[in-house]
Amino acid sequence: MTTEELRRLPAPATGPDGTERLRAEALDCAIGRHTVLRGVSLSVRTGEILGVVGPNGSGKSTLLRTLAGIHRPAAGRVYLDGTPLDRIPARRRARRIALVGQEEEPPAELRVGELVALGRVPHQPPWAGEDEADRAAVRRALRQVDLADAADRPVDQLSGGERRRALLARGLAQDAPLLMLDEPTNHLDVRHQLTLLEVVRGLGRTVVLAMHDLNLAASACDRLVVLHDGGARPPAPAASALTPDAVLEVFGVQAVPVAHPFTGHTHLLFTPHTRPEPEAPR
Ligand SMILES: Nc1ncnc2c1ncn2[C@@H]1O[C@H](COP(=O)(O)OP(=O)(O)OP(=O)(O)O)[C@@H](O)[C@H]1O
Repeated sequence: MTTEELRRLPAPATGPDGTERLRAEALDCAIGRHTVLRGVSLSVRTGEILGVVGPNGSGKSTLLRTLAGIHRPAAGRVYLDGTPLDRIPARRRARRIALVGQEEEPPAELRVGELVALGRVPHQPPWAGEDEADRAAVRRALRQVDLADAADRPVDQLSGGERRRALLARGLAQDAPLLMLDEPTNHLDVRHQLTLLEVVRGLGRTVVLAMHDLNLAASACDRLVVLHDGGARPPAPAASALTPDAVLEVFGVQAVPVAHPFTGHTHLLFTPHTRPEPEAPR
């Protein structure tokens, strides 16, 4: 990541305005009989970008799918703009929450433009085709992910990163006020990672991002939720969510915060955790 690219990461276009878009109360999330998370309570403010971080298998994808209404919580409830999520019909919910999953495989027979146009379906009356507003939303989303010239390309001929960007474009075209992206920067080269996060911050929407890269998460998100040990720590700004002690406890690695010489932002440098050598017998 060059210093120029780092410098281009802007502040959010719309800061948190204090109202609450999404709330989770005492959620238990289970897959089959396996309880992944217990007692998760959190609130996402309108216009906020909330990051979800945690080690592999800690439940990031499960939490996002539960917050988006794809998974039913085993206990507790999710509220969207004050309404219980399970009371919102699926089509209306899809106009208000867009989720782009981590491992989605788009149908191979589609062209890129057709894939992105799927994001418009919740906005169309049943059996009605797309109108000019839909086509404009698709073109805009393709431009946002740098695939403006790829609308006619078959999806199965895209590279992994291009396919990921096409799926993200479908989520952007859905034009929902709440956007949930699971590992959006996976497979993307560094320029597209930074551009995507810049686009997301410029949307002025409420966004929940699950991310592995702690430095990217810290630079893109207003607050972070750290998943650990079957629970979620309360959302907090990166500086307090990712202290060296917290990183060591949750991820098992040592983190050294350094100030970037040009941006002044704090970055974490990681090294494996080394235990002190036992003293040699005398
Ligand atoms: N279909 C499934 N059946 C059984 N267990 C599952 C299934 N999907 C996920 N799990 C388990 O649920 C737990 C949480 O998985 P999840 O995918 O939510 O974690 P994650 O934090 O997103 O992981 P990663 O960082 O690896 O993407 C893991 O222990 C995982 O093995």
